[in-house]
Amino acid sequence: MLRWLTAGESHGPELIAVLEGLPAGVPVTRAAIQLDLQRRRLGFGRGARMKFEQDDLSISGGVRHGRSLGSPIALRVGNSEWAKWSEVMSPDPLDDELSTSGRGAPLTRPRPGHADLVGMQKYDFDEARPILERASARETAARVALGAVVRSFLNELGIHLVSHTIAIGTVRVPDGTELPHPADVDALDADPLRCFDPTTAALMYAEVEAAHKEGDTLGGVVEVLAYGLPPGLGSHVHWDRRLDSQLAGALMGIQAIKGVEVGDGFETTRRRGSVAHDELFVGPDGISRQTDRAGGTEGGMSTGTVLRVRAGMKPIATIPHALRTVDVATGEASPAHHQRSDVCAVPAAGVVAEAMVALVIANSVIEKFGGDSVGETKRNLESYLTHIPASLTSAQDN
Ligand SMILES: Cc1cc2nc3c(=O)[nH]c(=O)nc-3n(C[C@H](O)[C@H](O)[C@H](O)COP(=O)(O)O)c2cc1C
Ligand SMILES: C=C(O[C@@H]1CC(C(=O)O)=C[C@@H](OP(=O)(O)O)[C@H]1O)C(=O)O
Repeated sequence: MLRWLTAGESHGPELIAVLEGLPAGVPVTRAAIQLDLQRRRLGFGRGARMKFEQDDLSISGGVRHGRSLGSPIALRVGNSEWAKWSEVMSPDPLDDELSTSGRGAPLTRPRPGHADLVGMQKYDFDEARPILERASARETAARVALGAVVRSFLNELGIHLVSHTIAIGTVRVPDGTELPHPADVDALDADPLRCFDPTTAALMYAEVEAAHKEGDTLGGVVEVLAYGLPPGLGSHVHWDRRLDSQLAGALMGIQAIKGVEVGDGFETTRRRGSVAHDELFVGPDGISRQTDRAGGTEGGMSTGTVLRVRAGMKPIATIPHALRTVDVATGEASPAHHQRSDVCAVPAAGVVAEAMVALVIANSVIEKFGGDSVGETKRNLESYLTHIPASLTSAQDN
């Protein structure tokens, strides 16, 4: 089993991520992790903070000479802006005399749609700072760092992931548009909206610019594709072992994600059964499907076709055209606090979603194939594939 945790606040000194259970021998380099961290920072519509802040990555354990040791991997993503926040976010008790500027002005006007109000109620704080610091999606940098590590493990096994933006607000990539392959990652990353369809991308740019001008924000939908999965990851035997349930939980665990679809998802609910499923045919390479409506899972198990999952992100809650709220210090109606924010973080959410899907798949691979070294995992996977009876062998369409 893979276990992983993250710690750290948005304006704290650093984020910490620990990954336990990764086999030995996986290539792990700072350069590869840094590349994914950089991909997460990009994106048309992100706020000023993304431009000046840097992710200062170091590997504190579990890796030697560019390979995992099989011991827990510890990563540190330092925050280059820490010096500016060291008093506001100091872990040490503060001098009672310290001025408001040192502590930071209390944030008493909770933002509707963010964690502020309910977090203050639950954790007994009279202002939002102690809540928003951890609710902030800054934390996703730690998950993306972990995702880069497990993605390297999956690549060793021939499993490759790619993500793209399929909707921003009401602008959507038309159904039936060609899907990207892992080889298209560079082209996707070169587009700050990470959209694979240039015609739709142009409309998306206009949409983000319009929202920005009007002091508003946008959400959207991202899709993650995983190529090269063997059949049989996950299981039908218990709800929490289903691959699709784990994927949904992991994607819903990203800040602001409010919906997940596997394959054609909700569209499938509008179809009749006769055109909702993927029929089976026999060909020279074995049993194959000519459609992929299910998105690569049946019965909570990977089918061996391309895994296709979507995550829907709500619009950013910190809105320049501030929403109405209540100042909890005075009880008066008031506009919600706003200093700066992203207009749209959907492209970044795609990179985070890739990391979450990679973590779920890597966990399922380790559960099914085990292995203390990546070579052993690979041998176990190959043995499993060669022992599937010929009459049940399915043709890989990836
Ligand atoms: C990559 C990314 C960037 C985000 N940037 C912002 C932001 O700038 N301002 C904001 O209010 N929310 C932002 N969010 C969303 C909030 O973190 C999220 O709405 C908040 O934590 C409350 O959680 P919930 O939306 O799941 O209820 C971002 C989310 C992601 C994934
Ligand atoms: C820092 C990151 O995202 C932040 C996520 C976030 C939020 O509320 O989720 C709010 C913004 O921070 P601030 O309120 O300080 O401007 C984003 O910049 C990041 O992704 O690295």
